[in-house]
Amino acid sequence: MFSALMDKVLAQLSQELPFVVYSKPDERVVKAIFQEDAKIHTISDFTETGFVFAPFDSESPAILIKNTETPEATEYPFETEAYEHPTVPLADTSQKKFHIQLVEKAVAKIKTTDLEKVVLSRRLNVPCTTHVIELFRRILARYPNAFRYLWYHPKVGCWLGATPEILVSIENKRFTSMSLAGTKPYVEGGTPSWGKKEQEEQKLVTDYMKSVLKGKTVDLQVATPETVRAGNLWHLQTRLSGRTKGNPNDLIKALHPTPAVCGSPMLMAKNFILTNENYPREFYTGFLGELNFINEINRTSDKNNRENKAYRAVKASTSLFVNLRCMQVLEDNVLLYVGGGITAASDPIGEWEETVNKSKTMLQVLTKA
Ligand SMILES: C=C(O[C@H]1C=CC=C(C(=O)O)[C@@H]1O)C(=O)O
Repeated sequence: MFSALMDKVLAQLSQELPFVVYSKPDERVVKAIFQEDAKIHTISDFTETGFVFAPFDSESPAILIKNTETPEATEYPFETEAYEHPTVPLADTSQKKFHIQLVEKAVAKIKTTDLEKVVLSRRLNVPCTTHVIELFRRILARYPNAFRYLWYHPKVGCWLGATPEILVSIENKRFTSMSLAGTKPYVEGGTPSWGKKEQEEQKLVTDYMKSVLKGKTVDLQVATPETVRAGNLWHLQTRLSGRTKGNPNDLIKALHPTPAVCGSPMLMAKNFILTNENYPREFYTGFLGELNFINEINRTSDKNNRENKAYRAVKASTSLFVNLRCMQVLEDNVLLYVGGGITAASDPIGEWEETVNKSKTMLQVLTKA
């Protein structure tokens, strides 16, 4: 039962032991992994098994919550909750000047150097004393088509979020991935008309992903871009799929960070971010999810199996999401993270407004229904 699972989460929190609870897009199943000690397990090469929580900067360690057994799973009982769009806290304006100047600096750099795109972000500090379990319950009920999670490690912190972006999902050799870039506010009953800026930004991410996946995959299929909804936003999205040539870790290392969260050329954009954003991203725009899970499927034989014996199939699966629309929970406040892709065609005030709109996804979770 969901409430019994949440009691275990509460016990784990009070004993200061690591755990993760999560639900995949459009699923009503909540899974949980509880670690028995407070050790930090780090990833060395993504061949490990467990739930990975990786930072934006791949020079810093990714953390693993090891699952010795199959994760505990239960259905959650909530109906989808409607919600109000919150007003953005006034203190936000203090960041406006800095963010606009940061975007202007990036646009100037893009126009005069080889830099094509850079994703720039900011962090909002908002007072909050709502319990994390209630915040997680709201996330589950309000963003049913996102990947929703609550992650805790006593030595690292407490994060939760509802992300619309798949980094990569791999089952045996088959994979799917996603290029997500281009944002407009969601309007009930309407459809967005995408301008040149969003289309170019989207194409740049897709082209980059195609180029890094090419040598590592076979049968690479790239769908046509489509409009998808994520809470109070529309995004432009392209699905990529195919089969891996090597191990899943090759794809993970090749894909992160995509220009949806970093930029292009990657190292130049990353350098711009690390030297010009005025705060550390930590796990925002990193990635998280199930790494090399082994699912055993027991099947009874059908009439084609003459010996009429049951057989077992073993499926290895990895299911990773980009850590967007997330927050870090502190004692009496939360830190919300929001960003957007900057190109030569970016309007600095428009880019500021995009981060304001994106902040509503998590601000809404701080508001009662
Ligand atoms: C970096 C973020 O969004 C990325 C993902 C989708 C659309 C984006 C955009 O339109 O700029 C960003 O690339 C964020 O939400 O904090």
